[in-house]
Amino acid sequence: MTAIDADHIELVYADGTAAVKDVSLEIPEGEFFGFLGANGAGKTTTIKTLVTLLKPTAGEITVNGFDVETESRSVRESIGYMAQETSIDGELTARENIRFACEAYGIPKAKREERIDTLLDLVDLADVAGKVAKEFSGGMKKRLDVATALVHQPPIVFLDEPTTGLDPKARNRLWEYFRTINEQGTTVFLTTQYLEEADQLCDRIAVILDGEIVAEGSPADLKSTVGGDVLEIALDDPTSETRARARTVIQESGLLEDDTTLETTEEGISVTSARARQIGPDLIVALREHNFDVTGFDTRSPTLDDVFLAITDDDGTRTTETTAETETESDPQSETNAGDPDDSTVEAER
Ligand SMILES: Nc1ncnc2c1ncn2[C@@H]1O[C@H](COP(=O)(O)OP(=O)(O)OP(=O)(O)O)[C@@H](O)[C@H]1O
Repeated sequence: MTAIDADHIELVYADGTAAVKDVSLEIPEGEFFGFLGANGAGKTTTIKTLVTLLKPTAGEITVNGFDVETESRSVRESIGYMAQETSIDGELTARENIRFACEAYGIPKAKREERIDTLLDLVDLADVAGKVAKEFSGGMKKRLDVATALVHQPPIVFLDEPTTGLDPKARNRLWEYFRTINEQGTTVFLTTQYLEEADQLCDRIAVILDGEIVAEGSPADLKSTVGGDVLEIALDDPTSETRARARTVIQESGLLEDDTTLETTEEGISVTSARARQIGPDLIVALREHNFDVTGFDTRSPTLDDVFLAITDDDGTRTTETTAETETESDPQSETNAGDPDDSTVEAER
């Protein structure tokens, strides 16, 4: 069965911002689905329409077979939703927070304590169950948040940027946990700004840019859009003339394969290729032999920016907008707070 079916949805905020434009999604039961996009791309707005918090301006949505508009209560009862903002109460202990969620979801009293213990174990907070949540680290709070979203054992879980702002260790623990619930059969809808996260977890990914889906496929499909790893070469005195000469040296090195793309960057040249890691050292040697002063080089995996660039290069129309979006990525929090749809969209709200 299809777990989430969104058909040509649109959402225009009261101030005229078209945050979601003609988005369609069909997510089968049991899938781990990633919704990837930069700050402001439209991820939160989309997720809020799916979980019945915002009414789409156009389009139809069913979740678990229920219509979000006419059967919103059934939708809400059959899903778990972890918002970007924490929903836990800092004054309550971990156990009390989960107990409160059990009460809210109407879990029968006889089952509550066992359910709470299972969840505390699953999110690895059993040892600190009696501590008040305000003393927890960011990662612990997020894990507690997930536990509270899952007390009613929903078949579908929506996670809105669950790991933004966490350190790698805390992030890895959450990933482990998401994998476990998905392996147990839960359909997961995850939004993220990080290609690596989507790559680690998701069966399938859709990339959203300015409210529209611009790419969809498995992580491998998306990476192949980029065409491999990226070797960034920095040159001393990277005038356009120096960079053009370096580019020629690289092109004539005999080391490049058909899949290679060369781009001129501010510091020098970037080389994208499935074999970037292997050919990197030889390219540097070739440049030095031609008297270029290479001041740095670094081979990295493709990022969300690279995927966007690869996508936008194809149709050539979005490059400027993409740059503007990705520049804001370093401060996710400020954008999140400023753009919370709950604050200002009376018309769009249910
Ligand atoms: N309440 C609102 N009123 C008007 N415009 C809004 C509102 N909330 C969000 N927007 C705008 O809608 C667009 C999509 O925002 P949205 O929060 O859905 O993006 P996002 O991909 O989830 O980004 P983030 O990572 O910051 O949460 C942005 O241009 C944003 O500024």
